[in-house]
Amino acid sequence: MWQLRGASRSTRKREWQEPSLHGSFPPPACLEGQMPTPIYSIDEDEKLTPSLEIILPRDLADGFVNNKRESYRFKFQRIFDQDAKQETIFENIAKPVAERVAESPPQLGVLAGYNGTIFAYGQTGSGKTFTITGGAERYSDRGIIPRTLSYIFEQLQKDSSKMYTTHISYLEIYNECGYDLLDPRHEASSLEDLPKVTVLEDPDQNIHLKNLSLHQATTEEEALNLLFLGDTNRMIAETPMNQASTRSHCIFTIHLSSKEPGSATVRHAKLHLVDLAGSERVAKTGVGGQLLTEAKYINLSLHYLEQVIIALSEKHRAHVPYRNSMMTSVLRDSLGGNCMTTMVATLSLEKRNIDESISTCRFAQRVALIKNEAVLNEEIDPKLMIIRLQKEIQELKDELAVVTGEQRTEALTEAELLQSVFPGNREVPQLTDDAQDKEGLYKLWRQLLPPALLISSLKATRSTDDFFNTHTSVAI
Ligand SMILES: Nc1ncnc2c1ncn2[C@@H]1O[C@H](COP(=O)(O)OP(=O)(O)OP(=O)(O)O)[C@@H](O)[C@H]1O
Repeated sequence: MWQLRGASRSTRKREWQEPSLHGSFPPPACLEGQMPTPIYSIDEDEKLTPSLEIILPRDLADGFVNNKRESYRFKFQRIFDQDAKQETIFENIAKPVAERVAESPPQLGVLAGYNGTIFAYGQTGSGKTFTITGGAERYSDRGIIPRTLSYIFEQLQKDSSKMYTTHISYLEIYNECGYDLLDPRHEASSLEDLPKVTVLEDPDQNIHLKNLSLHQATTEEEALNLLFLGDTNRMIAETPMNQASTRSHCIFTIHLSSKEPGSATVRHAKLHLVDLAGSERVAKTGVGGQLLTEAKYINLSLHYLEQVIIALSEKHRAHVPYRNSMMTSVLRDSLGGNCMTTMVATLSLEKRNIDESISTCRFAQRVALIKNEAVLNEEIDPKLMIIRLQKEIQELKDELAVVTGEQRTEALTEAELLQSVFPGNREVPQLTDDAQDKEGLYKLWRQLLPPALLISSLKATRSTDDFFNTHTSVAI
């Protein structure tokens, strides 16, 4: 299959490695009937940002007066032709996102505590699943997910200076409903009977996914087994464009936590590896029934994704419509947030797919305009903070007992606790009436404490706090 994979990346505060060009481009495919054949060429002179030129000769059948554009040029960070090896794709696309240490210029990878996302976008049958998951026939065909898992576990083994924990989640969004691909009930139950994954948003606009399970993986093998389990549960169907077309968006997430022994600071990073469902011109493929319903949902959610990308790429746009679809809600951080995001655009070079290929390239150009800001995700280990706060409470109780001569038995007030968290001259705010309820207290403390401290403080004082009980789902 003629195929091209282009990669564009959105960044801020980062300099990118000089992009390189991989492989040479094939000569134009043979003429089909009388229709003009598009010519794809890569500009090799533009070393810094290789560009792809698509020349679409005018079709005489459209008449002599024809103002249709003949040439399209798109710039990408990297361009790979259909002969590019999966190994090359991994080295150039996924490894920089996973990497711990960066050479020059610095790379801020998932292993170093930064969030990352790689998503494949393109029309149906253009090679997204092949790129993200890989082909089933040969070992060398394995794609970004298995190679990234292998690389991450290899790096973890090499680094004895930290303690690492790895968890996996695998989400499927099918017809705008979320499903846990690692739910063991998948095999025995029909899709309608499975619990749906729902999106929750906390006051800080962090997204949490209810009913999505997290599975610890201590070895590469365990992680791969989870990938295979999830893949067997994916919605796949034969369509006119692809014998095994993925009918859903799938997000495979590697959650990585690291901590130095004895330190209370924990780093959390997430790597989303996303295989989007492919856009499909239903008028062209002529699908009906279930396939048509699926195609409508797929096209609609890709339309919402486009709306988000357009809003993000326009400066001074106040509102970004993330909430329009589940996929954009879940990928909120990856699109214009705290994340290093790489998009892989997959194209089919067949003549009949030229319009879709041009629109995929246009979409990729817009994505490249988005500025993300990846920050180090560090927080204080809540368990250690609870222990520290409990110790402080006890010390304060003992001090009070010395001053008053009485052994204090009742719990400390919130104000006293705040004082224990902010010792010294820092002014302790008075708790107002609205702060007496949990939400008020939460807001007040939110202004004062970093998030991790806040969680541990609240948990330390209010063991049955409803707020946190309802937010124990997966933070995505
Ligand atoms: N680079 C490649 N080398 C060899 N075969 C490929 C390559 N890319 C795709 N294919 C093959 O082309 C077919 C379609 O690819 P794939 O299923 O990855 O497309 P897709 O974009 O994920 O489609 P859909 O959106 O319908 O799920 C598959 O049989 C796949 O193995």
